[in-house]
Amino acid sequence: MTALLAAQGLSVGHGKRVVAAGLSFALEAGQVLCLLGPNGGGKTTLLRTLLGLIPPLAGEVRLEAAPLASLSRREVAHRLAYVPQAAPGGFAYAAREVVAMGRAARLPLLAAPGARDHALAEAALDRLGIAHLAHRPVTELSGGERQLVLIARALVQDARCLVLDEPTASLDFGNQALVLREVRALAVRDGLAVLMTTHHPDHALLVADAAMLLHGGAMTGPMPPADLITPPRLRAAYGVDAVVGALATPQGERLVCAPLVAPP
Ligand SMILES: Nc1ncnc2c1ncn2[C@@H]1O[C@H](COP(=O)(O)OP(=O)(O)OP(=O)(O)O)[C@@H](O)[C@H]1O
Repeated sequence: MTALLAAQGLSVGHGKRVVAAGLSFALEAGQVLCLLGPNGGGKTTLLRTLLGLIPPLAGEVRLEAAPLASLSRREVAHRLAYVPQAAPGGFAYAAREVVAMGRAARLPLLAAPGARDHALAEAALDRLGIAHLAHRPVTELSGGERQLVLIARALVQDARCLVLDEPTASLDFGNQALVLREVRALAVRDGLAVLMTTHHPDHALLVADAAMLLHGGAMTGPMPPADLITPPRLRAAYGVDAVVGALATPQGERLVCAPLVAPP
């Protein structure tokens, strides 16, 4: 199967400064790939390189087999949709307007979204279970609701690959579970290729088919999350002792990861 998003021998960085080198992975339709790593490890730098916002310092990114460097911004947007973190603030547009803006790459230059685009926006809101928010200003939504609106905006872009930057950041426990369930569904039900960054090894264990760890200028993986997320690797990357163990759940046994905090 052709990878929808792939990197080969990629070096990423800023100016001449290499942040990480020798990065390779391939992401196929229907898969969730999680990118883990400590603060400053280079996750955002890698994402920005994959989106074509900063040039690779070496190696190559391919989108649906085409070299990223050969694609226009519009061609990139047809293949890959980006979901940023749902920061508060911004303009008080209605959720359906924000989602319809995701159609921009599919419209003629400078054209405003039309009736069909708004219908697609409402279908995407419905698909994510937030149709009731369509007319609410996004500035009045909770963090979790805003994150789902941004995912809906990416969906109407109609790209086969979705890249999410810490989609559970600043969400409460319930909203984290809600967003993770949708991320998994987008891969399994809709066949999208999903790359997401996260600070939670547990989230990779929960939803990812494969995970990779960016730390110290190099990447470990991709490999099955259960193979990647081990106490020695977590200690090396995050400087913390942790346990990883199986927990019986109503859906069967699953691995969970918990940090150990030394008693004071
Ligand atoms: N615009 C920039 N110019 C120069 N250096 C940068 C720039 N942005 C980030 N860096 C540096 O690149 C390195 C990697 O940063 P990056 O933001 O990619 O890490 P990250 O893994 O996303 O971190 P976090 O988890 O804190 O978001 C850091 O040393 C950072 O200081």
